[in-house]
Amino acid sequence: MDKYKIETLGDNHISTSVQTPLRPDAFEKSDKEKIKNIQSYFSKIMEELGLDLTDDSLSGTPYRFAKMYVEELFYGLDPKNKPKISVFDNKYGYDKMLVEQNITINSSCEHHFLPITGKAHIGYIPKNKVVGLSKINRLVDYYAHRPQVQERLSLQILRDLQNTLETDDVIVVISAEHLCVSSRGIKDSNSFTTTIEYGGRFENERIKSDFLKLIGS
Ligand SMILES: Nc1nc2c(ncn2[C@@H]2O[C@H](COP(=O)(O)OP(=O)(O)OP(=O)(O)O)[C@@H](O)[C@H]2O)c(=O)[nH]1
Ligand SMILES: [Zn+2]
Repeated sequence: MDKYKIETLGDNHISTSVQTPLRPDAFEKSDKEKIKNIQSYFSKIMEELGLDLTDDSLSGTPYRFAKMYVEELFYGLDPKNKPKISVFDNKYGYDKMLVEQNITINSSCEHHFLPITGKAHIGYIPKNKVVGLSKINRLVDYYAHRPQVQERLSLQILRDLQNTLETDDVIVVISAEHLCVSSRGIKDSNSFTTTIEYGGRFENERIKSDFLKLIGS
């Protein structure tokens, strides 16, 4: 099958190794039901920590926590929340690099469920299609709002854009701080992590280095 013709619904268009591991019944329950259950489980965690849930500052926390998980931090797990990415014909015949820089990354590490915060820089060289600029930011936001590892986040964005734009000529750089490294464990607050994933013409050293110069790397 032509890889560019695959439906871009959910993760179905990207190879299994790059997909977020989900249970087959991941979306059988409604968001409301998930919030109700997580609220109850999180109350138990708080109680186990010895917290008094009758305190008026703590009593609403299990609900706030559950709502935050389902609706705010992890809405990118559910394909129904995937933004519609509008693409247009490349009428102008623009065939040089387009770079979208400093895209905010707010994600969560899947090993510790702590924040990953940073920036993504994305470049592509259009063939027949161009994309609405803000849609690149929206796509990054969607894939970031899942429990993630940075390598997989980079690849999910790359593969999606390659399919949407019908070209391999895409590059994704992410630099991010992982709170699991900076605020617990080794507690190294100076280090950050950079990933770089690309395909097509970005394999060419000169083109890749033009991109890296543009983003100031
Ligand atoms: N490759 C990769 N590793 C990550 C990412 N986020 C967190 N990690 C690492 O995942 C690893 C989990 O290692 P474990 O040894 O199982 O967990 P841990 O005992 O909490 O490890 P420490 O953080 O070293 O205390 C840690 O080294 C984390 O730094 C990521 O995006 N990519
Ligand atoms: Zn972590």
